[in-house]
Amino acid sequence: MSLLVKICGLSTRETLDVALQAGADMVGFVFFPPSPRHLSLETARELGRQARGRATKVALTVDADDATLGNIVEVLQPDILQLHGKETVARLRDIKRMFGLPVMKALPVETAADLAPLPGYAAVADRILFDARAPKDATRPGGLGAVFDWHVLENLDLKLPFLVSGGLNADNVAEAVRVTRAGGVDVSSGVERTPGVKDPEMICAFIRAARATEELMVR
Ligand SMILES: O=C(O)c1ccccc1N[C@@H]1O[C@H](COP(=O)(O)O)[C@@H](O)[C@H]1O
Repeated sequence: MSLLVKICGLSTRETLDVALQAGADMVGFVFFPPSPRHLSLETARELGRQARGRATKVALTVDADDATLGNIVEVLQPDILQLHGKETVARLRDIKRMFGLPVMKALPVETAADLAPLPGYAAVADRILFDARAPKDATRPGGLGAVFDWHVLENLDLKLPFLVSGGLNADNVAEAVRVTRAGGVDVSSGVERTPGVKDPEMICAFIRAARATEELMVR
């Protein structure tokens, strides 16, 4: 079975090209000013054109208002919106209706209790992304390189496609997929030299390692 591989937080033409050439299925662009990966609308327009038709373009936002989302949609022309804040189920429904795009809701996970809101989100979202819950004093809700206990997802029975993220890298992605049986993986920090600076070798190594797990995925 094939595994969806998403490389997130791309911000330069060069590293976007590496991800596309190496076969990333999804490329993520971050629109959240406190993040070291935050993109200006001008850069987003340029990278959006470069990725068009080559991979699924993902716009990552955190509790963005309608106007901000509208600007992002206009310049990037994303294929899917990744909602990584505290957006409610009703807000997801509104965003889908307003922009006519699929949405991927990120859910912060630390313990099994964090899965309680899942049924509500699963009724509206097109995909779910399970990410490590950020510490209370963190400046952003993701992209911190933090891992969660994948065993929380071990017996998950979710009809919706889901991805796993949080501290993934070329060395641990196989184990994350084995434990969670996720249909996709998402990485940002694990393919960076320093926060916000993607490393071409690490991107290629991650995609290779993720692809190598596909043989293990018998569902
Ligand atoms: O990447 C960011 O800066 C970011 C900012 C705000 C919300 C989410 C963000 N990144 C996403 O977080 C997960 C995990 O990232 P990491 O691999 O642990 O660094 C991933 O989905 C990123 O897309």
